[in-house]
Amino acid sequence: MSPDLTITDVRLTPILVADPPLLNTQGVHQPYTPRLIVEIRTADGITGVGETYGDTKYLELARPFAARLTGRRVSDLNALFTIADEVSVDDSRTSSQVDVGGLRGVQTADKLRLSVVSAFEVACLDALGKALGLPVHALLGGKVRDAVEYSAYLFYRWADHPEGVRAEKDDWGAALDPASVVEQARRFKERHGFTSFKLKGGVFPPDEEIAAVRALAEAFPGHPLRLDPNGAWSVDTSLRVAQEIGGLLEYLEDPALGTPAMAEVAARTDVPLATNMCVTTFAEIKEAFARDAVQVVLSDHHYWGGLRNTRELAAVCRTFGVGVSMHSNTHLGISLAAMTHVASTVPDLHHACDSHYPWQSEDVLTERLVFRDGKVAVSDAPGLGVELDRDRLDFLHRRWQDDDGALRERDDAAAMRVAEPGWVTPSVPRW
Ligand SMILES: O=C([O-])C(=O)C[C@H](O)[C@@H](O)C(=O)[O-]
Ligand SMILES: [Mg+2]
Repeated sequence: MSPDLTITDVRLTPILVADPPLLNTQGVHQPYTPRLIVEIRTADGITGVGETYGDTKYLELARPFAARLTGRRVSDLNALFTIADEVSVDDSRTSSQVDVGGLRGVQTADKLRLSVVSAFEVACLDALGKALGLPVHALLGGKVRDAVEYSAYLFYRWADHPEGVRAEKDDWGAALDPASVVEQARRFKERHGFTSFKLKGGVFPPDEEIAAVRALAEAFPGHPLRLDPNGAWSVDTSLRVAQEIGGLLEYLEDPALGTPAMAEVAARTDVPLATNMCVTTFAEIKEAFARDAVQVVLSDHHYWGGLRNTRELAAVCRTFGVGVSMHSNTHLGISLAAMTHVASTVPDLHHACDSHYPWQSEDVLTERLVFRDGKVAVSDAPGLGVELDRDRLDFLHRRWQDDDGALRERDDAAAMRVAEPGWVTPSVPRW
């Protein structure tokens, strides 16, 4: 008998998960960050899971979206986009606001909708795979590799969140200079076997970050390195950095903000430029590719509206001879599993993908995913191959319920003001 794929129930659970004091150009990560866990149940009692951003602006779209799903089938993946178009986005959510959590340029209704769709698409694929006895990668056409390589995502960071702030502790210690960045990289390599390193920059004046990259190159000769200041530099500064350390870098990520500035930098350096800021939607591709502004697009299934759109992006990149890899910000194991499935199906993935996962001490899964030799094995179990730990989910949801609202919206600048009351989000270019 064929399975009944009808959606009978959708459950949305906003949670707050521990996040260390990682620094970026906007400020510092909050001690807890919001995520949304989506569960989709079919008439046969199969449940699929997905995960996305959990700030209110996403929740207020996810709720009406979820209400429209009951009665449809988990195989109706294309319909998710038409359903999303029916969900209205309040103007106050988009008017000239910059997306803080994702650092992906100006917020638009479409970007918000696609981030919500992504979690539902992944949950549908998980349920569909379970119903058919197939792994998600098989639903995407099949894996072309058995393991997906990730890079160590190095951050300047404090040892702890500011005194008096409720937070979970970790044992990483501070990393605020080249020697401690190298030490952090060493521990990433020891713990997870990573051999590519990405340093989140835009935190200190460029010369300090140049020194950190030089120290990494000396400590890990031949290992691919990247530096990502999230658009904090002017064109001239970007070119100076490219000239000084370009030879040490696999690519320079978003040195300057926006396609015109990236195109100017790209025209005057041979160092490949990667982005997760100026090409984050299909609409942004044409100008960036026509101007040869980027050589690698860092996809992110949360941005692009799911795993199938990520593959479509990869096809466009392939057509134009642009490389593709994967961006990440704070996420849990459901999303790592989803990233791994889709990455396993993209033939021309030539760079290790980014993942914040090693920074996340908490998860909603019964078993954490593990990196071996810097890689995550591609699961062949039906669906995503992960299992939700309901007690953990309830615990993290209670933390969200108990919050007075202060942490329910990710705001790195506000988190920084706790330590530095005068802090304002730096204007761009910062250097
Ligand atoms: O590659 C990137 O630009 C990011 O990962 C953006 C993230 O938001 C990251 O900077 C962070 O979480 O601080
Ligand atoms: Mg980036």
